[in-house]
Amino acid sequence: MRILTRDPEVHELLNYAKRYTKYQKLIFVFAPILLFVGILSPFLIRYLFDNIIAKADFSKLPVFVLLFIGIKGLERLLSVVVNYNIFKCGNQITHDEQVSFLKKVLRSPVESLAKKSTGDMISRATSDIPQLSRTISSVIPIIVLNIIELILFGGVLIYFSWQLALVVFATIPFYNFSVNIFNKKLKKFSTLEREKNSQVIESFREKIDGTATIKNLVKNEYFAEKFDEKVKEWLKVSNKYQLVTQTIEDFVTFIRGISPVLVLSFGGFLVMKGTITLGTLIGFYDFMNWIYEPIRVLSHFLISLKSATPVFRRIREIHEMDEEKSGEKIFEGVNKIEYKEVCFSYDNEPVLNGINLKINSNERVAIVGTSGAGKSTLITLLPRYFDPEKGNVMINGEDLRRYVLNKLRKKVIVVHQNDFLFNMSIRENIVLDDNFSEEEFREAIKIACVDKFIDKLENGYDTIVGERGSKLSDGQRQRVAIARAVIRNPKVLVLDEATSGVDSQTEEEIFNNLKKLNMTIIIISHRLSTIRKADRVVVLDKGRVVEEGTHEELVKKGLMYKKILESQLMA
Ligand SMILES: Nc1ncnc2c1ncn2[C@@H]1O[C@H](COP(=O)(O)OP(=O)(O)OP(=O)(O)O)[C@@H](O)[C@H]1O
Repeated sequence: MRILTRDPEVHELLNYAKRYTKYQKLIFVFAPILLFVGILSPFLIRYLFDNIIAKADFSKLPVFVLLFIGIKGLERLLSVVVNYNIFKCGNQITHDEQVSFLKKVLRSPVESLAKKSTGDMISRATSDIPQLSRTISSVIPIIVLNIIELILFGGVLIYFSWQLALVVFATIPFYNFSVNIFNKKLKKFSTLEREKNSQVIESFREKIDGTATIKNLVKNEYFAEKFDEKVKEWLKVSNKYQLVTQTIEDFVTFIRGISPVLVLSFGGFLVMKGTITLGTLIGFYDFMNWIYEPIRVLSHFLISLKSATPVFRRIREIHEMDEEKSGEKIFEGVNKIEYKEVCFSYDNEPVLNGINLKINSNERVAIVGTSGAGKSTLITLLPRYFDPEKGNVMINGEDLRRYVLNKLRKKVIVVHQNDFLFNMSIRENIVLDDNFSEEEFREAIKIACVDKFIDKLENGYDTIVGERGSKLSDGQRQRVAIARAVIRNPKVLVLDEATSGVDSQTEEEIFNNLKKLNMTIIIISHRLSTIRKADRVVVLDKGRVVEEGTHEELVKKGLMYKKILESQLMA
């Protein structure tokens, strides 16, 4: 490959492609046979002319015709086997890459994922991966086979006339040159095309997600125009990319076009000098087109490889993303949660500024504060969606980072206001393929009051909830999410506005049920009825704990808590 390109990224891509040669065994077996069978045709035709037609020996004709048909049939059959296997290998690579891509994404920290848009991720998984797989599935067989062809045909040309062969070989570097002079532009536009493509997908996804809001505000035209702008940007770059690739292809064709003139001119001179015969020149001229085929295929492939390197880079970026770090300590019970001088920022914007807070085992704590005070951020540190910048979040005196992450998350569960429901049945959404008995299931749905609305649904617990749970009301969705958490019997249950869509009577019932459970409960809520149920209220302001105590104590103090109640909760 080094004779074709010195591009380090292409070499990296080829090294990467090697891991998939395991899917290419059949290609490597049958492709050389196909090559050999393909070369037989001109020899057979020469035999037809020299030994059958010229000698008028037509008795051999029926056998010859049958043999020729047989060989052509075999050639096509082999072509089906080889091309089908290239295609199958491409699909297999797409499958392997897409699955490992998702696994990698699920192992990555929320922080890293937040920096990438959903559209960009979708574009990488559904567009970049198949494109790269197509290149990878055929790259090694095509390079190997065409280099063999090149050497084979080169040998035949030298056999005819080494002087004319030199003329043909002298044109070969121009192919590489033509690809290399456009190299920068090729990569630039290929990279840009991918970026713009993901922006189109992201923009489309956003409009589909926001359809209800767009319709509500009658902003169809406005958002269609915004999308139109994105598509136009992609179109502009994509056209330039096509122009560059087409220019390279035609430059290659141009060199191929002038080669016969060079060979015929120099060959004519050699014939006149008596160095070669006219027959040799005609034979050479006839055969030289054969050698241009592997050259054309290799140059074309070099263009595809160079275009694939930015795509490869985009996929490698995901493979190289950080993974969540886990400790080794086994998480057991919870006696005490402690935030010690905890500081946290989003993009250098401080949100938590030295939080000190202790929560005891089985305590029910309500966290209250003005909007943006940092309540949700505070609790996202508990299952380690984020880690603090300074200070420690500890359970039983151990920093959370020291615990086995998955074990910690199984025991510290956060239920959000809009927790995600999958497009499966209610039962599947709650159980999520874990091993729970029917009794445990019944218990969980009773605690979360899911049983209160289940009779209204046609298929009961087997009702499919639709995309993101769209077939349920807000309050119903929230109750399913609470049941999903409760069935896992966590040691710490955090409810972040998790009952905001539930009516107050049902909410009261849910909290009474939860109170009977042996777990620490942290509630973030704006509802006074909910907050009052807590053993202790913690008031947060500008990323600091400013007050702590029971509802009655804090009301009596008449400070921040009282103000919040007056301005917000009572409203
Ligand atoms: N992922 C994020 N990236 C950047 N900034 C964020 C992110 N999440 C929250 N913030 C910012 O951090 C601050 C605290 O947000 P947080 O959601 O913790 O507040 P909150 O007290 O729960 O608010 P609310 O009661 O409105 O839900 C806000 O200023 C918010 O804009």
